[in-house]
Amino acid sequence: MNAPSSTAPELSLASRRAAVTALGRELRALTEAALATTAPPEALHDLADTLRDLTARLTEAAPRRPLGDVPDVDEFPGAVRMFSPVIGEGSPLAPPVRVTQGDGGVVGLCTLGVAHEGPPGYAHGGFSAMLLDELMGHACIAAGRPGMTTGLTTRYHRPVPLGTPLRIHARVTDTDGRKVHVSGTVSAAHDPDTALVSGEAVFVTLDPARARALFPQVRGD
Ligand SMILES: CCCCC/C=C\C/C=C\C/C=C\C/C=C\CCCC(=O)SCCNC(=O)CCNC(=O)[C@H](O)C(C)(C)COP(=O)(O)OP(=O)(O)OC[C@H]1O[C@@H](n2cnc3c(N)ncnc32)[C@H](O)[C@@H]1OP(=O)(O)O
Repeated sequence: MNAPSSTAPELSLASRRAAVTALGRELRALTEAALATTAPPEALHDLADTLRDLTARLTEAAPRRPLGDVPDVDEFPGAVRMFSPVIGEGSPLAPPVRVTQGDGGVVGLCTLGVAHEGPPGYAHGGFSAMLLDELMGHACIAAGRPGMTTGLTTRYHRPVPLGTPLRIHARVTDTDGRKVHVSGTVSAAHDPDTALVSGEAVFVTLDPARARALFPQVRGD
């Protein structure tokens, strides 16, 4: 990575990320409140009208980013994805998971809410798979082998509780040419040795021509 020529671009990136994070935090709070409220229908209609006005304000303030453009607050390929539905501080869908390197791979910490519910009080199984997929992708990045998921199997041993701090662990177990084998678990943070969900995946690194074809907006320098 090139060193910044002055501190100004760094400050501006930090302040743009802080703004994205602030908006994401409020969107998540609104989502949780809206999904859990017991307010009567007229209050929900009022809120819907207010939100429609806010959406119009935002879309009139600036053009939208075209689909596929990498946000200027992101690192791609890299570990900062501000609008990821799993780790994105700016996403109303994301818990968001905080990822660090450790335990021979990567470790993610998060708490799921009502937006991630499957069976009452427990996580949707698809969301647990998404947590594993994301953390496994980060394990590949941390191992210097970023790639795309070509297969993911999950085993659901116990339901994953909402409102409980969770720990997701993923590590690369083997590499074979362009294939990267990864395993991972989702556990309660207070009992990391008991896997609630476990998974195995194969990621495949991209050859340069395929990477250019799939991500034409990304300069590969
Ligand atoms: C400008 C540079 C950018 C580079 C960035 C690269 C990756 C970065 C991507 C994301 C990183 C960002 C964040 C990471 C965090 C989270 C991760 C989320 C991950 C996802 O959410 S990602 C979305 C879901 N994912 C897909 O959307 C993939 C659809 N897929 C394809 O687009 C193709 O599949 C592709 C391009 C991957 C490979 O295509 P290809 O043509 O280049 O490769 P090919 O088919 O030749 O296979 C090569 C070798 O992999 C073996 N192989 C293939 N498939 C297999 C399978 N299923 N099981 C076991 N082995 C398999 C073959 O058997 C052969 O092995 P062998 O060489 O030994 O014969």
